Amino acid sequence: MKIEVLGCSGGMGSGEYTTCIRIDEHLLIDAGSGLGKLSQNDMLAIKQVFLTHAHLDHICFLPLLLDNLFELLESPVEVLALPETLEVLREHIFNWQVWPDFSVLPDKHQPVLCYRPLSVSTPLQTVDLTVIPMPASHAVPACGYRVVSTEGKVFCFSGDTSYDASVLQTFNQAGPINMLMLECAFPERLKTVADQSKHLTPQGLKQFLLQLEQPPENVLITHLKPAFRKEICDELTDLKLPSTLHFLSSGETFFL
Ligand SMILES: Nc1ncnc2c1ncn2[C@@H]1O[C@@H]2COP(=O)(O)O[C@H]2[C@H]1O
Repeated sequence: MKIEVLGCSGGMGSGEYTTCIRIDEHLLIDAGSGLGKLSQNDMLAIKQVFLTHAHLDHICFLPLLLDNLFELLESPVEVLALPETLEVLREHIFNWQVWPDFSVLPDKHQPVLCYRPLSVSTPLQTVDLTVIPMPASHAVPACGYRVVSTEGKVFCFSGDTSYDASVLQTFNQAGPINMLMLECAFPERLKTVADQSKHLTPQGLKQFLLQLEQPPENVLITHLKPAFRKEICDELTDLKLPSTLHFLSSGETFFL
């Protein structure tokens, strides 16, 4: 399984792109501004876009992707997410006012966009991967994803989440993880805003990791807010956690 981090930032700025992870050639998790780095041919190969939630930094390039592919595709791009997330897209994005309703274009019988609702913990089989939505605890309905390759390698992405015992319980029930991508958006001194916006601080991340029954050797830290990147990295390093932490940058690729 090839995991390409097109974007992983919690904000914007030079070299900063918001969440978009490409897995192999056909699948995306989230459609943040990192998606804009793909070539037209790469975009044409995308078959499924799994969304963690409807916040702008995770969906902002989906409308533009569909416009790029409009009239070129033989089969629709599937957009897979929790029903609440799909409802936000229908009502607030693809509503003819913010953007055309690509679920009926260019033709309602052969549209460029096809919505597919997901349920937490219910696996979805793609051609060569199993994708299982994992619970998340965020300011809006949200999920993370567990992606399993045909060889049984497991990539877990927390999505945007705060610490939550039931989220942790599901992670523990799901079994071992080869690669975990976990968010940490704010430093400790901004815990109030982290709690309000339901993100992890270093202490929350520590709590999460230490309670994982089978913590992975390597943890990739994502969704750092650009203004606080150094502060968060320093705080996490000082915690001396048992897993090796890697502070993700947009553009990195991993193989499992
Ligand atoms: N009370 C709040 N609730 C939610 N988001 C907030 C709040 N205050 C500030 N924010 C910011 O709004 C951002 C929306 O996207 P994020 O969840 O990445 O991070 C959030 C915070 O940086």
